[in-house]
Amino acid sequence: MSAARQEFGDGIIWIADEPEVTLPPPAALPSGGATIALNGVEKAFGERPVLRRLDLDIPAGQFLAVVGRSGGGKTTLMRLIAGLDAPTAGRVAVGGETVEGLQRNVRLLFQDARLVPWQRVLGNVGIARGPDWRHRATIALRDVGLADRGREWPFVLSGGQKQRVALARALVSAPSVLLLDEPFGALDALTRIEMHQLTERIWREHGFTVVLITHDVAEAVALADRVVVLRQGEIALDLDIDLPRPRREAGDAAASALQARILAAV
Ligand SMILES: Nc1ncnc2c1ncn2[C@@H]1O[C@H](COP(=O)(O)OP(=O)(O)OP(=O)(O)O)[C@@H](O)[C@H]1O
Repeated sequence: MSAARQEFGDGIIWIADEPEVTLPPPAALPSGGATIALNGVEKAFGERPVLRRLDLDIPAGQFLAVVGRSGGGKTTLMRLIAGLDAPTAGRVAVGGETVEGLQRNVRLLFQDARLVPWQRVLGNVGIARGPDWRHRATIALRDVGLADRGREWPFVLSGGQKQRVALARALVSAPSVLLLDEPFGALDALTRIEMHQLTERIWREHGFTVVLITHDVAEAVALADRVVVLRQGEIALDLDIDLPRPRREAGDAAASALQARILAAV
């Protein structure tokens, strides 16, 4: 095994090379979704209530978008579903099980990809290791269209490619719930549309439940089966998006009408 010289900031570190491996043709990773249920969920930070008696049932495999003004409680809601935080009152359940602490079958994506700079792309995707990690990471990279980039370092990738790697890292563990906290917010318009198409395809293939937080009402209507508007910790609108897929991102009259209804509730 050789070593690669890498410079990070003022420092230089030596990193063991990933060995080359020949893999059998990869099969698809397992798929499936879990229900998410919130019953009478409240969350307060000190005296300040952030979520107020929230009831929300999300069927397995649904693509739900949560829209709302800044400070409305969207990220707080996401953290409760992920088990990163506990509700002040009420119950959060994933797949019928009360959420207590981090959930193995729930994965999160953020606005920044949060890749580890001292691991190559494949190593980042398989960061949790576990049996067969290299094979699974290769399948996941292929799924996001980066089959030939596994041996590169994260710093050579574009913002959109980094988000693809983060998505692949989530797919490796075959999650039943994917939580997306503004993952496309920092991307340029064209890359954002590419990521929309990729996310939609992967969701259809894998069948997990998605909760997408976004400020972008057009994005919510383009991707989601259902849009919930969260305003001051309460559900101000719960709207099914019955538009056929694949959807056009602009110039669709029915989509524009739905966007206007959502904007009026935000
Ligand atoms: N750990 C915390 N301690 C104290 N207050 C918090 C904490 N986390 C969130 N808050 C407060 O809860 C409210 C809701 O925050 P949250 O991040 O859920 O909103 P958001 O809708 O996701 O906003 P944005 O769109 O800006 O990310 C805000 O007033 C915020 O200041």
